Amino acid sequence: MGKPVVAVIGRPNVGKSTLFNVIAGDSISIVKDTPGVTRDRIYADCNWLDMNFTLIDTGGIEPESTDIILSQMRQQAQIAIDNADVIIFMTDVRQGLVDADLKVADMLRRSGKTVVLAVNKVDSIQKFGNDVYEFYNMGIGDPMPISAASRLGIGDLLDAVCSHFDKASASQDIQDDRPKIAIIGKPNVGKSSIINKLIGTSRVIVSDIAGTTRDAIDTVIVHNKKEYVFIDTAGIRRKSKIKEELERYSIIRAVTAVERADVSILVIDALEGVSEQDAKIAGIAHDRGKGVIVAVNKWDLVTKDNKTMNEHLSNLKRILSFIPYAEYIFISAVSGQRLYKLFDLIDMVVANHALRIQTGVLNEIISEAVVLQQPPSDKGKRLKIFYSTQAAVKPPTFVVFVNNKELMHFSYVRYLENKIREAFGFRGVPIRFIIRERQDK
Ligand SMILES: Nc1nc2c(ncn2[C@@H]2O[C@H](COP(=O)(O)OP(=O)(O)OP(=O)(O)O)[C@@H](O)[C@H]2O)c(=O)[nH]1
Ligand SMILES: Nc1nc2c(ncn2[C@@H]2O[C@H](COP(=O)(O)OP(=O)(O)OP(=O)(O)O)[C@@H](O)[C@H]2O)c(=O)[nH]1
Repeated sequence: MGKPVVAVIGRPNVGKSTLFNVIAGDSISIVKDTPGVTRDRIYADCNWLDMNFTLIDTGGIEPESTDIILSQMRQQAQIAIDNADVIIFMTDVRQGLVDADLKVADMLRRSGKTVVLAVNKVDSIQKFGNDVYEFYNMGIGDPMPISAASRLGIGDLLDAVCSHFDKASASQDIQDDRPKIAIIGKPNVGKSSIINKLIGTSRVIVSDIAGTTRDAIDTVIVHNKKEYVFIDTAGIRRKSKIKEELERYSIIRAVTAVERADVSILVIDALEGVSEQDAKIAGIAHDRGKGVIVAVNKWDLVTKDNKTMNEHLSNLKRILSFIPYAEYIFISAVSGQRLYKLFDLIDMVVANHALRIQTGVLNEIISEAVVLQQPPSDKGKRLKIFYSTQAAVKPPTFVVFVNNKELMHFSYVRYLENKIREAFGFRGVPIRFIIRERQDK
């Protein structure tokens, strides 16, 4: 099951960015070599002690008038309720407790979500300690005094946050081998239409895994007597009016939904082609080692001749060149064209994601590859590959033991990857390599 998701919410200027940076440290970036993925502060992969979690920032609030702040805070809180396992509600001891905090606290209480209440800017307990008590009035538990700027109380805060993870993951421990699919993509590409069309003609059953709140927003669709779990489909249907917010929301959704999925279906609008936002979202699935299917939707709107599909395909592949393994399908949610082929693709990609290659066969393929193309050398020293083994699935991860790591070029890893793909396929899924050094024998 996926990593827990923690969301930070709170009024403007309470110190959310500061806290985010303290917790996330340098890990705010998405993988650096993924083009089109900029460093922005929407989410970060974090860890505390031996716990890994995803921290999300539900977005800034424009401090215009109190009315607007309240409605934006509600929206922020709703995003957190929909997506997070634990919410850090941040307040500011110097601004004190304000009405909007109380209203949002009510909303959180009703949602039943786990909330950790942080009171920031308590730079000195002596000076501000007493002012913290008033935050008990929010009725969402013990306020924890912190100072994000001087890094005080952060450990206790994270301990409190992580103490809630066990319960969440324990209830998810139930063995569930149904394929899990996240439908992701920027606003308006047709995500809801696809899910609605699939729901409309298939049998839908209510998720039978009790426990986590997020299961309630998954949709189980039965196709050919087999169950498929479409993750976080409620998030798809949620609409917002503000464009920036929509885009931010589609990233937050992608990060949280992809985390729990085996395969992501990246939906692209056939008429618009691939935008930077699409590439960003694709990067999220790639980053997390999930299978990727690119579904080019609204294919009914494209005027076509017999070359059109290939032209589109090569264009898309060029722009999404950092996920060369992705599978493509051209569909229409409106006419239903090829929509059922999606299930075959999902089956294939899910199987590949969990595919395990026997060590003997793997080493044969690598030895052959080494014979066909000599490994690189540097200053008279040549790379030697001793042995390889598949260490993990989901995604398939190969450990390659070599004499000297420095000699293993990126391009040679790519070459080995291609050879492995030629032999075993792995269509639709990323492959990872871990290069290890071992003394020559
Ligand atoms: N004294 C004090 N100031 C702090 C602390 N944490 C943050 N600040 C200051 O509070 C101000 C707001 O901090 P940000 O982290 O930008 O707050 P934010 O909640 O992200 O604000 P928005 O982006 O407007 O939502 C900055 O000037 C910070 O330096 C703290 O622990 N103590
Ligand atoms: N012609 C055509 N229109 C489509 C197709 N799929 C979706 N649309 C239309 O595109 C618009 C957006 O579709 P939605 O399903 O709401 O898109 P979405 O990706 O869920 O949008 P957000 O909820 O904003 O993220 C709607 O007007 C749909 O009717 C398609 O295959 N063909």
